[in-house]
Parts: sequence; structure tokens; C-alpha cells
Amino acid sequence: MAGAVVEELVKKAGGCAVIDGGFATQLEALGADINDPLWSAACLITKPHLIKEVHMQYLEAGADVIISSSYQATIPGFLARGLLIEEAEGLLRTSVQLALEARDEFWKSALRKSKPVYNRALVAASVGSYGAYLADGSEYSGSYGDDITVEKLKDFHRRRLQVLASARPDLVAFEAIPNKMEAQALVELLEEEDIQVPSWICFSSVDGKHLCSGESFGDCLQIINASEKVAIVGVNCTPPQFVEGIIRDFKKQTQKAIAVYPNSGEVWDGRAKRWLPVECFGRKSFDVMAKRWQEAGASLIGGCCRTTPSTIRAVSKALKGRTGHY
Ligand SMILES: C[S+](C)CC[C@H](N)C(=O)O
Ligand SMILES: N[C@@H](CCS)C(=O)O
Ligand SMILES: [Zn+2]
Repeated sequence: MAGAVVEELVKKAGGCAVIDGGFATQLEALGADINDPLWSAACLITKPHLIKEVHMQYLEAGADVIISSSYQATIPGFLARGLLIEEAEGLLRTSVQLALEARDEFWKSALRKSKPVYNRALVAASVGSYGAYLADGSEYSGSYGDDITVEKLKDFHRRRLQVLASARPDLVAFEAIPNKMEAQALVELLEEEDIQVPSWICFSSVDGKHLCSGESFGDCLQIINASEKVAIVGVNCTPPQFVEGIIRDFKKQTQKAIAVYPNSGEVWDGRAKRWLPVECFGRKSFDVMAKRWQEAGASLIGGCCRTTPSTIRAVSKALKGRTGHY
């Protein structure tokens, strides 16, 4: 049962599991150049050791779930880079393997410590939206053009999903899904391919009331509620000030576990490919907000773009009273 893995994770974490923070953000902080059509996935080709280092840093910070480097790793993206299909599929598997290796090494060393303060983390294989692949900012608009259909979206996601699932992650994380058509396509694909790895589907929102496309969360939740393959729903890469309201809204419309991992509130300029600073409006700090998200009913909490291991360390401390859990 998809839900059992999640229930166990949340229980072991003491009621609320900690997700890692901005992966690409931390890769950049370690010196990677991700100004690339493949964005952070370019490092699967050029700097795999940095990928593992980022995973280690988030584990150290107290993450109970780490998300693989495959957000913008797509077969067409790698083919456009001149790779062969076998090489592209190999890199997808590598993204999961690097996260599994980091998790296993970290766990082994945590067990050796006389007073372990960590849980054995789970690895979620990231699947970014079609908009992420387009690399035109459409993961924040949900506008895929008039020609796109559910069938085309399923075909876009199919092989990558098969390959990632075959690499044996603990979860599959569909991230920053901006419109209802893509949610529908993912739910259908999970059934058609009979994917056995429990999934989460997280949406992006720019107004806190709707998906980025302007469509209703409720309509998407109805689609997702009908699927046993999806264990977790939520939002990511969404401004943090909207998250408490979104959790309360979701709580009324789904029984599934809720995951939230917002960005810092800065706004992505898809054309200039840079983050625009957020205007100061007296926001509370991320860890203080995380406590409110837990009280509102989120079971998994972390950060997305422009959050860092220090954000996650503070979140872990706020939610568990310490970095890890005995
Ligand atoms: C989550 S966004 C900042 C990822 C990057 C975007 N898809 C791009 O390629 O420009
Ligand atoms: N897991 C990805 C999500 C980008 S929106 C990252 O943190 O880079
Ligand atoms: Zn993000």
C-alpha cells in the first residue's frame, strides 16, 4: 500500500517528516554552473560528486527525505545534448543511485555514533514538470500552448518514469506541477504503467489560491484522491506566505498526507533565468512558519528553491526540537 511507507516515515519522524531544501540552490552554492537547458541535471554529466555532496549536507541538516537530482533530467534533454538514449537512461538511474549511496553512507555512519539523532532517510526520485523541460518559465505559468494534450504529456513522462522507478527509489516526487492537465496525465500514467513506488504530486502556485495555471486545487485533488498510487499531495516552489492557507484548504479536500516545501519567496524570472529579490513585508522566519504548517496539518515539510541546509537545520529543530530523532 502506497500510504504505509509514508505513515511509517512520518511516525518515525515523530509526527512530521523533514524534506530537504533547494537542491539546485545548494549545488550553485558549492560552485556548480547550472545556467544550462538541463539546469541542475547538467551536473549529472559534469559534476556528479557535487550532487552527492549536496545530498550529504541535507542529511546532516536533518532531512528525513532527500530528493534526487532528476528534476530537469529528461531523455529529450539529454539527447539534445548529444547523448545516446542508453546514456540518457543511465544518467537517470545515476541520479537515484547517487541519492541512495549518500543515504546509505550517511546512515551507516549515523549508526556508528553512540547517540544517533537521525532517521534512516528515504530517497524520492524527482520528476519535474513538462514546463521544467521547456525551460521557459512555464512551470510557473502552466501555459503549455494549445497543442498539448494529456496523451502528449503522458508520452513525455512515460519512459523517464519507468527508468526512475526501476532504479528503486523509496518514493517518486512529481514536483512543481503547474496545471490540471499534467496532474491528470500523471495519475493516468501511474496506473497505466502500474508504478509500484509510492508517489507524491506537488503543485506550484503563485497566488496561494490556485495552481500556477489559475485552475482550482480542488479539481486536481479530486483527480488525485481517486488514485491509490499517490500517497502524498502538496505544494512546492511556492511563496511561503501562502502555504498555511493552502494546507487548510487541502485538509478539507483530501485524506492524503500533505507535503509542503515552499521556496524562499523570491520570484523566478524565466526569461532572464534569475531569481528576483522579494520585497520585504515583515515575513516570519521559515522555521517559525514551518511550525505553523505542522499545526495546520502538513505531515512532510521542507524547502525548495533558495532554501539551504541551514534552513532545513532550523526547520528540523523547530519541528523535532533537535536535528534528528532518536
Ligand atoms: C524551478 S525553476 C527555477 C527551474 C529552472 C527552469 N526550468 C529553467 O530551466 O530555466
Ligand atoms: N528538487 C528541485 C526542485 C526545483 S523547483 C530542486 O530543489 O532543485
Ligand atoms: Zn523550486
